[in-house]
Amino acid sequence: REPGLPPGPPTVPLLGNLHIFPTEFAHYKFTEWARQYGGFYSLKMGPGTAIVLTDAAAVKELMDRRSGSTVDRPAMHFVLAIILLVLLMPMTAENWRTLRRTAHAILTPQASARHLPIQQAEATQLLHDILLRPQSFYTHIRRYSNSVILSVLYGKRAPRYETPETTAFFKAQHEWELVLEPGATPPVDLIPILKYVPERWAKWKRDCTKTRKLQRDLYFGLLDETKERILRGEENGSYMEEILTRQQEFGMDREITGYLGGVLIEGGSDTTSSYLQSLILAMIAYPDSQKKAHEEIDRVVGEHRMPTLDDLEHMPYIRAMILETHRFRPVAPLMVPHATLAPEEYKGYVIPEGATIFVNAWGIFHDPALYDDPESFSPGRYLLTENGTKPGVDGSDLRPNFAFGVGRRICPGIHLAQNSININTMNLVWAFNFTTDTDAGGSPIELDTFAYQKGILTGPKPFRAKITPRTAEKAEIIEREFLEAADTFSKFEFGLSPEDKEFVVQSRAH
Ligand code: HEM
Repeated sequence: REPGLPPGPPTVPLLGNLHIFPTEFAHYKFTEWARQYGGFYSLKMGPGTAIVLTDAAAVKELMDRRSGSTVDRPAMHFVLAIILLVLLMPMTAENWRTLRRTAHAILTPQASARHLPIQQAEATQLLHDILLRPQSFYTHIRRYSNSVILSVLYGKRAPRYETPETTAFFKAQHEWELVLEPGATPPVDLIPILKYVPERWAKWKRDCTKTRKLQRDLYFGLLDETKERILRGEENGSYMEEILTRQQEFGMDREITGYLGGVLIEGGSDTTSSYLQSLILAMIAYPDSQKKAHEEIDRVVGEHRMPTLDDLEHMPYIRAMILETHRFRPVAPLMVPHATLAPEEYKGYVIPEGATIFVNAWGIFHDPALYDDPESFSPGRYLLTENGTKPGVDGSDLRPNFAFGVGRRICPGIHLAQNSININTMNLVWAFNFTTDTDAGGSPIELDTFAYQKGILTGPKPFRAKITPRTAEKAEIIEREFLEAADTFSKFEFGLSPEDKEFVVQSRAH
């Protein structure tokens, strides 16, 4: 460890801390080290340096205030050269600014509000799907979030989990995760000559090419379909229509337009669904919280209608539950790694240019110095203070949207995501009772609230739950609202497969 760097775990020659660098669930180890070395420590990754921030004040100063210099992403050769994705794209890639500018221009709160009708209709289908096949709630949620993002971006929905575009997306995403898995690709950034190994001798290159093809077929296929619809005069207000018609103004060529769509599907699909799965997991594991949420929604919304977004301002407990779900099980526990464009000084230490910065959201959200009993799901903490911190502790370096990232890299889909989260949290609480399922012998199946997927974005592993409608009248309202949403759906039902068409007809037949 060079002099001037913040402290950290002892290093060994050449490797630094690489030999102890966690290969999965890194946020747990990073948090353990934070309790030992403080909220601002360093790791040596061979010759490179990583800084781990587990201190809200340091995050505010370095990531928000000095965002101009901490906005970059770490170099990942194969990601850049073989699979181009903005989520991991360094600032130095010129295209990033164009993508970011366009994403912001089309994802404003006002623009996101225009997509509420389809979000609401899809949320009604989610309730309907759960009503009919409660045991498949996990995949219903995945279908929901994928269909919303496809509708919003390309104006084409996915009525079923098996809809070809949804299947293709999850397949591409699975391959992508395999490619990103530590050890799946050699350290090309440390040993650059590896990038010249011909593809026929390098399985990792063939895997990358395969993934890239799956992604491109999907993203460019959807883009071309949107173009054709515009030509036929069948627009329905999707984001890609707007980009295609303002392509020159945004400075977007075909390549970058295709990738913007891809990146937004990637960013928007499994994040919203992971949040909703964590919410259900937490409500089952903490029935008292579920009961309080039920009581509140019964008081405000009652029995005879479904909730609307306007109801949320009258439901402080449900708002608190939403914040607590982000805190309890953040979708991105280490956010997405940043990197520095210039050296920075902080608290007398140096952060070198090109250092990777991990914002340890998990460690901050689970810090016992900030939160009472941080391992418990306890929405009530957000009724006591704005950021849920213990009364008497200064939590002003945090902010309610902290789970969505920092500085100039803050999640561009935040408004779209918050609308989805708000609508669905209210709907699910209003409609259903969530309890542990029972096994064949009738004994309750224990839930493990730590059984999460590996990866930089994480969500619960599939789990079993018993989900029942709270009253017969609510079940009837869901049926009715689902049928009434048919007009909204039909505007997004272009070029459906025969199976999807059949499903649509059948599901609206009664
Ligand atoms: C529960 C919902 C979501 C959460 C918690 C979430 C969280 C995050 C976080 C933590 C980051 C990294 C920020 C950083 O590096 O500082 C991020 C980036 C990103 N998110 Fe989201 N997100 C959500 C939903 C969405 C949606 C719906 C979309 C698309 C419409 C989206 C698109 C993106 C994109 C494109 C980036 C990369 C931005 C960049 O690198 O400049 N996200 N998100």
